Amino acid sequence: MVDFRFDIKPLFPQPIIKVTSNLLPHTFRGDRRQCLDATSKMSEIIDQLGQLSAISQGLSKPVTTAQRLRMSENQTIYLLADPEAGNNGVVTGLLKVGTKDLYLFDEKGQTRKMENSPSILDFYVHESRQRAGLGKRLFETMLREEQWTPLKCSVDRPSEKLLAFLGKHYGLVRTIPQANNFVLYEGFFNDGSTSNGRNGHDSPLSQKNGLHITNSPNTQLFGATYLGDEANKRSSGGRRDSGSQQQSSLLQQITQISPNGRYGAPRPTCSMAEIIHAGSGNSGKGGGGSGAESSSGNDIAEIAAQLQHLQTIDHYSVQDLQPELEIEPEPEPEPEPEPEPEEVYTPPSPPPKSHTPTPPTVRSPDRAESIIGDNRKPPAFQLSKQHTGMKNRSFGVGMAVMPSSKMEFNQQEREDFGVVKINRPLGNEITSPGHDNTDAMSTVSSGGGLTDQGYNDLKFYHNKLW
Ligand SMILES: CC(=O)SCCNC(=O)CCNC(=O)[C@H](O)C(C)(C)COP(=O)(O)OP(=O)(O)OC[C@H]1O[C@@H](n2cnc3c(N)ncnc32)[C@H](O)[C@@H]1OP(=O)(O)O
Repeated sequence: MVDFRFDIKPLFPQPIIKVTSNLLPHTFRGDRRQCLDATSKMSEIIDQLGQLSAISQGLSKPVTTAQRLRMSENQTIYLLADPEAGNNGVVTGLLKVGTKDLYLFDEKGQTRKMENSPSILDFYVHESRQRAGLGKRLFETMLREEQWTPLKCSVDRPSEKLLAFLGKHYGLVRTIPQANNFVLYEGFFNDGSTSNGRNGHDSPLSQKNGLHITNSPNTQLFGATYLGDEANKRSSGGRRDSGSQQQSSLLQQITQISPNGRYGAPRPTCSMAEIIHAGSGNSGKGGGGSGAESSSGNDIAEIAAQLQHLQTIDHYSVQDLQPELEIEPEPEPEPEPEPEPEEVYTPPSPPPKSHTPTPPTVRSPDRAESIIGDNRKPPAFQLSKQHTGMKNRSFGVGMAVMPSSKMEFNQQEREDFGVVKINRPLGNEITSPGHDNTDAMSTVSSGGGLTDQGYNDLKFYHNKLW
């Protein structure tokens, strides 16, 4: 049981309270001073429960923190307490939910964009109180308050315990295979287009945004791939039978790789990850087997961060293709004192002459955020064709994908040009610095491009890379 140095009773006039980004219990009434005091206490409670939840799930860092909740627009935490226990009362459970914009596969393998889709993000009941019905009590309160039904909830990387919980209490057993970390159940897409709680809205992407299921390695790893109009025309030109065969075999493949459960199945080796990790001695195993959760999570976060970096590099190399921007090599700079490594963003080095790709140094997701956060400003220098000796070459991505050969793309518009996108579907512009890439594939507004479990969902839109 989780007790605190302060009396929790004023914060819990009832056993279950609801907290949103103001970090105050929904029942709270008080003046400014009381408000500050309550906020600070609630932060402590949320952080501690979030920490215990992470430990209980074997996660390397908490999914739930007060800071994350404060930054979110559409997340709610339900807290369960026993105010009469001990001297100050004890908090026994936490359930964090939120809405997300998700790209999901339906039962037929069609990609659908689900907007404001209800999601279960974190769930914890203290070990001493588990299997006593408290989880169900908390969950039921949440369903009632949010006006959700369990079938219409996606679950972010559920643990075995949560899968058992949902099976037992709500009969949820048969999942629809997904290529991301979310688990949903058969029936999720039933009842038309606005079936997901209050705000849910889905749209079949095959007709809307040029997103299609393909059988490319991209799809198997990261979901649907943008094919462009030409490909759309081609694919709509018949051959239904082979198309559906292809889809069913794709579904089988997705089933094999879908990480069902918080400790997920091992993933197939990703060539990008392999290359990125080549230099660090990590063979790029997707990981994800039991017990490897945290490290695989870190790997993915790290890959994502490095890809963000590559994207930055790539962006500049596009500018680089414009002849008027070609510049003379900079003169040898004066020697300067060593900059603080954590503070200064070092522009990417030109690709090495040897064909061994050197991944950019991004040490942590935080580091990646800082790179994203600066809105991809150009580095202090740019490389021109003269430097690279290559035409239309996106060296960041090119070096990673095909280090030994010259790479050319048909550039139609800059947005598409060899850009590795993370969590941002084609055409979704960054509307604000905080918004960035977080709303497209599988994330809510919690900043930084990571899912609530601290994982990045990667999506590669430039199909020609593979
Ligand atoms: C998206 C996410 O948050 S994933 C992470 C989910 N959280 C965790 O795994 C943290 C550790 N587990 C817990 O905190 C709790 O077990 C919860 C939140 C999953 C469920 O809370 P509880 O209070 O135990 O649930 P409640 O008592 O209402 O229901 C019990 C049922 O949950 C499932 N369950 C609970 N504990 C376990 C367990 N140790 N092993 C297997 N199933 C379990 C079972 O179906 C169980 O029914 P049973 O006892 O008849 O087998």
